[in-house]
Amino acid sequence: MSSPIYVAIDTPELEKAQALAGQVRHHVGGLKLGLEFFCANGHHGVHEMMKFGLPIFLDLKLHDIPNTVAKAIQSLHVLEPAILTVHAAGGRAMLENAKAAAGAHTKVVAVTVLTSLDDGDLLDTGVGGRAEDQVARLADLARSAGLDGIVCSGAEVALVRQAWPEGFFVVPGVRPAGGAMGDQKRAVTPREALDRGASILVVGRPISLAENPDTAAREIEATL
Ligand SMILES: O=C(O)c1cc(=O)[nH]c(=O)n1[C@@H]1O[C@H](COP(=O)(O)O)[C@@H](O)[C@H]1O
Repeated sequence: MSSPIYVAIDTPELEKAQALAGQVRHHVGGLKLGLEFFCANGHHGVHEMMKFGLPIFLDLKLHDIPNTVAKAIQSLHVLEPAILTVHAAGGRAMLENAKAAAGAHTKVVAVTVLTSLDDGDLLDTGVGGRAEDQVARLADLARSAGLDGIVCSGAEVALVRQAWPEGFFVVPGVRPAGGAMGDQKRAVTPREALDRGASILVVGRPISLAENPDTAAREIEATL
């Protein structure tokens, strides 16, 4: 079985991205390319990363009016990403259009509450209550709009998995025990996230900033 770890390749430099993917390719299940990478390297960069033969998770977190998001997703068809992200806060029509616009082989998943936010940050955006309540609300919306799953933290994944057993749950912001949190605020360990129902884990800096990324990926894999 392939590893549930998708390594976040967060760099604008194609050569660095290729070097990291080359180092960890045997200990991860896929490559996650985000805004940093895509803004700098576009379709060409994605095509280059596809050469590693691993599934590509294109994390563009699209959030705009339904027509714009649908057209953007149609423009990504040729890349056939395995997974694509949109923001659940874009609303039902945007989510429905996103799913309808995606290719048959692309899972469209909705980001609920970013793992870098806590209850206080949410309140600053006008959302009262606990992060887990907002995640549950947006997970319901994503499911009823026909999406494949959501992105949430390991703190909420058990709750939402219970309500959506067949959903695809992406959990980023995981940290090995004692690992540096950086800007993440709702982190759990990779093992906890899987035990609680994550389908895949997104791991960035604990691998990419390690002295030896391959060893770091291998060590995380060994805890799963
Ligand atoms: O959609 C994501 O992947 C995502 C959603 C979220 O709520 N939090 C989050 O950290 N991410 C991404 O997951 C990765 C986490 O990176 P590290 O914190 O370095 O492990 C980054 O590429 C983020 O863009």
